[in-house]
Amino acid sequence: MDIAIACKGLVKTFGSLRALDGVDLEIRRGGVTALLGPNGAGKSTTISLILGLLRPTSGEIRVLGRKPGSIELRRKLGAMVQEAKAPDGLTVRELLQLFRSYYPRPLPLDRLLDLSGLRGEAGRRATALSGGQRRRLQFALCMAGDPELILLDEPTTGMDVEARLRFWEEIRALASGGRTVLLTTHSMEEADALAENIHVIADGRIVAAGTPQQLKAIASMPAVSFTADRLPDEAELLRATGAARIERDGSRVRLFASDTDALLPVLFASGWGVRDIRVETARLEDAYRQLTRAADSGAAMPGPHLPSQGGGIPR
Ligand SMILES: Nc1ncnc2c1ncn2[C@@H]1O[C@H](COP(=O)(O)OP(=O)(O)OP(=O)(O)O)[C@@H](O)[C@H]1O
Repeated sequence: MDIAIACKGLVKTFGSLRALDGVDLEIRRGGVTALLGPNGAGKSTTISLILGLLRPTSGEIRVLGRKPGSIELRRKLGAMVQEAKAPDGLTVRELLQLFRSYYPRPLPLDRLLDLSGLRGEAGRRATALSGGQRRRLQFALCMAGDPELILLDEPTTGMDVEARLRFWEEIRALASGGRTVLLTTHSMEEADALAENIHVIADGRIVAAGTPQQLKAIASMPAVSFTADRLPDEAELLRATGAARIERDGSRVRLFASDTDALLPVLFASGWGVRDIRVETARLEDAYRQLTRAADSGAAMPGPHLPSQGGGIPR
């Protein structure tokens, strides 16, 4: 079985709030995948659903071929969630031993201390650790059962630069050893540094997916924006102009294309009443904002605007 996590049409509502609004996600076994998105995008909710801590309002999830939440599945998963609290009174070593005892084939204590860089803190009470050290302890606890699938919800929050770089190295090593890692982050830099595949989530929807190179390429694509008296539907607009992607910003339409010069004559000859044409060069650092803003403004991004792991990602 090639797929580690498959989510289909995942919806999660909290009262009137639609935290997830039809998330489709397919994550292959092995390697690192990032779920990248701004605050409130739905990253933690997705992780909680995958872990079986929450139930979806609708939609389907399969994790390593099973429904979330079973004991057999939990034994194969390691998770670092946000706002985890250490129990009072136990030292780092005791807590790690306790967690190791839950699993049939735990990693050795020394390995966990090395993985987390907490060897010097082994005798300290977990509650006395700094914020960054606590995060590293959570990582060690997440690894206690030698998990096949590792879920990390904003794992480097609170870590200093050195701890973060070291953590990234550990994640890369774990992934190259065959484990599957899904991590959430709002840092483009982190996703870029770690992940072979990135799914960008905004407003409860996956708005783009691809390798870091593909995301950068599409986000750094120049665009032509304009207003128009009348326009065909977006699929036809893409077909007629050969553009890669469409964004709408109020009445302004933005067409992304690697060759904007070729777009201009098409627009002039279109008969759509195109006015106020601007050629825009996107900057690389706008990538993430550009992708997530499209979701905020409700702009449709029809068709396979980015290839996913195995081809187009339909939405
Ligand atoms: N238990 C809950 N009850 C009500 N609303 C919730 C609950 N959990 C999450 N939400 C809301 O769902 C939306 C998505 O939240 P979520 O925590 O998944 O976002 P996130 O992408 O992880 O954000 P952050 O980067 O800030 O952690 C937010 O609007 C949040 O306020």
